This record gives sequence, structure tokens and C-alpha cells, in this order.
Amino acid sequence: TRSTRPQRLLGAVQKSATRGDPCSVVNAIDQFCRHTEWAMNVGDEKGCILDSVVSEVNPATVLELGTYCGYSTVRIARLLPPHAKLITLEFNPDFAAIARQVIAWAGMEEKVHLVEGASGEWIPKIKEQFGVKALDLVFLDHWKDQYLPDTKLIEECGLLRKGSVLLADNVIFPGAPQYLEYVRSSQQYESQYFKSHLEYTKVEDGLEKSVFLG
Ligand SMILES: Cc1ncnc2c1ncn2[C@@H]1O[C@H](/C=C/CNC(=O)c2cc(-c3ccc(F)cc3)cc(O)c2O)C[C@H]1O
Ligand SMILES: [Mg+2]
Repeated sequence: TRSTRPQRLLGAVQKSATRGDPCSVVNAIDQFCRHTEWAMNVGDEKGCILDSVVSEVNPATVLELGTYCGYSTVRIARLLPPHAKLITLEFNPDFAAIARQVIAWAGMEEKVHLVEGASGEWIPKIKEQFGVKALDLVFLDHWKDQYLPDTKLIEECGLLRKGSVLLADNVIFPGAPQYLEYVRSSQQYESQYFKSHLEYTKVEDGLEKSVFLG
């Protein structure tokens, strides 16, 4: 039967990237998605903004919502110090299986906990399951209508501290209007929009960075 897009993306990684080299994995996926087959990775242009926020926050604990094929998982993990932890949630078993292989090819398994499950079910378990006191950085890139409910759940679970950063993909396209309204109007956040483009296209999109003020 016909392969899936994630399977073809993994094939491109195994063909063109060097095992243990996360930058080559990121570059292989960008090359494949720009020249062969588009896929919904944050991509190279928005990825540079992601890189700068990760480097600025220098997080010990990161939560990613929506692993998909693991592109941003690898992109973030490659910048983390040795004992930092990235917890990434993915409820589609087929995507999770591909992402595990992409993460392994990049040699990032030590820094990444990929949890196969729904964010709504797992966010309340993070503290106990992973011994996490607070999240330094949250990268939101799952279903866009889940950004707001999951942000409220993260707050309710006491997972944010003064200075915790939320970084949300696709706030313009496909768009997350309710989330944007919330973080931009809330007294508890200082929000900033980073204008960019939808991955591998000229369509406007961007990332919203929101600092929790406690
Ligand atoms: C609640 C929950 N828990 C765990 N995993 C969850 C979850 N909701 C989704 N997920 C997982 O995240 C992933 C979902 C990501 C959703 N992202 C998107 O829908 C998305 C779509 C586009 C896009 C743009 C233009 C177009 F013409 C078409 C598409 C671009 C992007 O960057 C995206 O992130 C995969 C899914 O299984
Ligand atoms: Mg996205």
C-alpha cells in the first residue's frame, strides 16, 4: 500500500542525514519539505525564531504540544544543555512512531520524552510523572483550537512560574484567534508577535511569544 507523508519524511532523513547529527536531520527535513513534499513542520524560517527564543530562555524543562514527525522536537533538543528535558505530547500513534525514529536518528533520545497521549490527559500528570516543578518553555504546535484550553490547563496545574515562556506556532495561519486574544489581553502575560511566513511558503504566519508574569 502507498506510504504516508511521515514515512516519506523519515525516509528522507535516513537517506540524507547523518546519524547523531541533529542539524543534518533538521536540514534534511527542510530540504525534503521545500523541494519534494510540503509537511506541517515549523520549518527553517520560523525555526530560526524558535532557535533564538530557546537560546534566550535556556530552558531546563520544555513541553512541546504536538510532536508530529519530531522536526521541532529535534530543533529544540539540539540547543538544550545535557541534563535538560523536553517532554513532547503526540496522540497519533503513527506520527509518534515516526517521530521516535527521527529523534533517534538525530541522537536526541536522552533529552526527549515522547509521550503518546492527549495533552488534556497528560498535562495534569507532568509534575508527578517527570518530577517537574515548573515549565520554562512551552511550544504550542498541535490542533489550533486546543491552544487556549491547554494553556488554561497548564495554568491550573501550577506548571508556570514567573518568566515561563509560551511560544505558539501558526497564530496567523491556520490561526489561533481565541488563544491570541487571551494572551494579548491577559494581565498575566507579556506578549510579542514575531512576523514570519508559513513554512516553505510566502504566506504570512508568525509565532507569538508570551511571558508569564506570575
Ligand atoms: C490534543 C492533542 N494531544 C496530543 N497531540 C495532539 C493533540 N492535538 C493534535 N495533536 C497532534 O499534533 C499534531 C497536529 C498539528 C496541527 N498542526 C496544524 O494543523 C498545522 C497546519 C498547517 C497548515 C498550514 C496551511 C495549510 F494549507 C495546511 C496546514 C501548518 C502548521 O504549522 C500546523 O502546525 C499532530 C496531531 O496528532
Ligand atoms: Mg505549526
